[in-house]
Amino acid sequence: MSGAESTAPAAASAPAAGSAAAPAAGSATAPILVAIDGPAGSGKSSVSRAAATRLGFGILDTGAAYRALAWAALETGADLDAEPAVLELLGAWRFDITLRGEQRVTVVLPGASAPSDVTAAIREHAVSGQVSRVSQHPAVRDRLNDMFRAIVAGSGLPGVVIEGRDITTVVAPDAPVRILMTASPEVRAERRAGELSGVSREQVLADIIARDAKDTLVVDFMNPAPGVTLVDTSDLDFEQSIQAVIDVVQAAPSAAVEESM
Ligand SMILES: Nc1ncnc2c1ncn2[C@@H]1O[C@H](COP(=O)(O)OP(=O)(O)O)[C@@H](O)[C@H]1O
Ligand SMILES: Nc1ccn([C@@H]2O[C@H](COP(=O)(O)OP(=O)(O)O)[C@@H](O)[C@H]2O)c(=O)n1
Repeated sequence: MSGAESTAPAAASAPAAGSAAAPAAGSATAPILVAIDGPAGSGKSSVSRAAATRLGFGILDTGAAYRALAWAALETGADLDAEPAVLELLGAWRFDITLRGEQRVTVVLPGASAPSDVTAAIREHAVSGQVSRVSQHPAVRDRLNDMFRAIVAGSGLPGVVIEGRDITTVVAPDAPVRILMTASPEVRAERRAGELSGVSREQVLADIIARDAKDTLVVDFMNPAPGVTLVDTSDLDFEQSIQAVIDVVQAAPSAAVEESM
C-alpha cells in the first residue's frame, strides 16, 4: 500500500492520544495540518479535497469514519445508542481510507475475513440519519480521534487537510491552519438537494437542521473558536471557496506552512 493510501489499525490498537503535529514514530517530520470544521453541506469535504490536491496534501474526511462506524453497527446489529457496544465494535473492526485521489473507504467487520467497500453505502440516507447516534459517545470520539492522529502521523505525506466537526478544537487544536467553513442553512440544503435524487429541498433542509441540532449537542462547529478563521461560502462559488481556503493557508504565519508551499 502506498503513501497515498492509509490503513488505520482498529482504534483499540491506535497510539495514545497526543498532538496531531507530533512526529510519527520512525518519520523525520510530521505532516503539516490544515484543520477544517463545519456543518453539513458547507462544502468542507469537496472544497477541502480540491484544496488539498492543489497543495499537494492528503485529505482525511473524519465524517467518513463516523459514517463507516454507523454502517458497521447497523450491519452487525450493535446498539448504536449503547457506548459499550460501539466501543466493542471499534475494538474489533478494521477501517481503511484513502488519503489521496478518489476517496475509498473499506471496513472489515468483526469475524469477517474480507473487507467491504462502503464508499457509497456510507453516504446513503439510511446511514446519514443514524451517524449522530454513534458520534454522541465521548469514549467513541476519543478512540476515533486517536485513530485520526495515527493515520495523519503515519501518512508519510508532506501535509494533510483534516476535516470534520471538532478538528480545529479537539483533534488538532495546534494545527498551523484552522478554518471553520459555514454557509446558510438554505444554501447548504440547496447544495445537498442537488446531490440527491428524489428528495425535496425542504426535506433536505429539515434533515440537515435536525442532524446539526443533534451534533451541536456534542461539539460546537457553528462558531469559530479563538484563532480559527471563518470562511462563509454562502456567496462563494466552488472555485472561490477553494481559493478562500488556499488564501488562509498562504496567510498562515507558520514557517512550516510557508516552506511547504
Ligand atoms: N461554494 C460552493 N458553491 C457551490 N457548490 C458547492 C460549494 N461548496 C460545495 N458545493 C457542493 O455542495 C455539495 C455539498 O458539499 P460537501 O463538500 O459535501 O459539504 P460538506 O462536506 O460540508 O457536507 C457538493 O455537491 C459540493 O460540490
Ligand atoms: N469530526 C467529526 C466528523 C463527523 N462527525 C459525525 O459524523 C456525521 C457525518 O459527518 P460528515 O462530515 O460526513 O457529514 P456531512 O457534513 O458531509 O454531511 C456528522 O453528522 C457527525 O455526527 C463528528 O461527530 N465529528
